[in-house]
Amino acid sequence: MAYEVTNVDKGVPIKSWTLGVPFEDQARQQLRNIASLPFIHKWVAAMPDVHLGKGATIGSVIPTLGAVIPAAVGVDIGCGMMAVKTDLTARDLPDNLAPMRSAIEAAVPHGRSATRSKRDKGAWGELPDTVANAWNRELAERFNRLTDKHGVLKNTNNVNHLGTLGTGNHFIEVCLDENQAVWIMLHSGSRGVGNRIGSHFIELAKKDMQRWFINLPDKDLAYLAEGSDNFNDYIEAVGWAQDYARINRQLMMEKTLAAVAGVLGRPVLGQLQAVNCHHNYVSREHHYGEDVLLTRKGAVSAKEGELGIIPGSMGARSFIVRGLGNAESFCTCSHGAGRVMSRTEAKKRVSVAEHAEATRDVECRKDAAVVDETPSAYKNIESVMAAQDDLVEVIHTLKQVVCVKG
Ligand SMILES: Nc1nc2c(ncn2[C@@H]2O[C@H](COP(=O)(O)O)[C@@H](O)[C@H]2O)c(=O)[nH]1
Ligand SMILES: [Mn+2]
Ligand SMILES: [Mn+2]
Repeated sequence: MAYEVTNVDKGVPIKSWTLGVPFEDQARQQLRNIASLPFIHKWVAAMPDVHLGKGATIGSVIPTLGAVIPAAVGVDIGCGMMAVKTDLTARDLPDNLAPMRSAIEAAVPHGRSATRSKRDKGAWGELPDTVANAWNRELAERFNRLTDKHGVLKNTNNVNHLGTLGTGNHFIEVCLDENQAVWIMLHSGSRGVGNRIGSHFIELAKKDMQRWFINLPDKDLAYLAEGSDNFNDYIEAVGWAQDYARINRQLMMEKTLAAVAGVLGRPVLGQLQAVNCHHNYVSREHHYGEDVLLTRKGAVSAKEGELGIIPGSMGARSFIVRGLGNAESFCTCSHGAGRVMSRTEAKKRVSVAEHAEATRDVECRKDAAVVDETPSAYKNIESVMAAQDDLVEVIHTLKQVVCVKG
């Protein structure tokens, strides 16, 4: 048995794939809070990258019946990863990768829009046909329906933000796999509009709890009950934001491939193998005899044969994995290494020189502003992978040579 079972006395059990990896007491308590809710189906699963989150634990899988917890899905709805294998190999890359990093940074708006208002215009209006068609036909109409009922969602930056990376932990990388093939991998979500949707429904859920005099172990576990208007609207909104996030990643991938092609002066084919997976989301799935709402908060679907992406850190290896369909994890794996240190702690404990040393073989930022993202702020990805070898098998191992941080 590759997992530990705890919380057998109260609520549902917690099954944790955390053998050999750090697992903080605060995260364990947060999981117990979730497990005490009356609408959890079977158990809560914790992945090896588990760590404290807001309301619900990052790296957790929460199957619910008749309710959904908006804060468990989080505010970066649909955050996830996309990776494509290109037709390039290491030999096609120049020795000096600085111009490639600059070209990607110029092609994909990143960082805070407030300080980069001129650049952070998004890619709206110049969408590739496939993406533009998906938006025109579906997303606009669905979004208008949402704003008709929830006016607060109207003035979001969704137009400007489509095709932009975001801040901090979001990144774009050029990587080499075990055969020296070049991959492009990126991490981003639903940007400002997803944040507005998430925050709005978290507040509505809290109001519902007050109205119904429901006491919770943590107010961020406020839920929406199936059948209510808010529940129906949330399901519609969260699905919309998940689709937006997926298209956002596709768009940035196309921009990045074009930027790399521009630097190399040759076309780059990025369709050899492609994976685009959410790691903060909710979906309707069937597990242990019930149709549940399955919330993966910092976790990736790993149904049998399904491909996923598990990134390490800006100085460590990342993995393209194939799901083994382990039912006890609700067919899930980790979404990364997971933080082992808060951002504040990382900034206190790690110097810029240490960060530069930890990323010496990567063309990336080495300044004080990215030290909170330094490799030692994350768990050891090799131990995290070992702890979930019954959930996924590794099909490609990637190591970045360029990393653009948000
Ligand atoms: N390959 C890289 N992996 C990274 C980088 N920064 C963070 N990470 C990993 O991604 C997950 C994403 O977690 P999230 O909760 O922020 O969505 C994180 O756990 C790390 O393992 C990077 O620059 N490159
Ligand atoms: Mn995100
Ligand atoms: Mn993420």
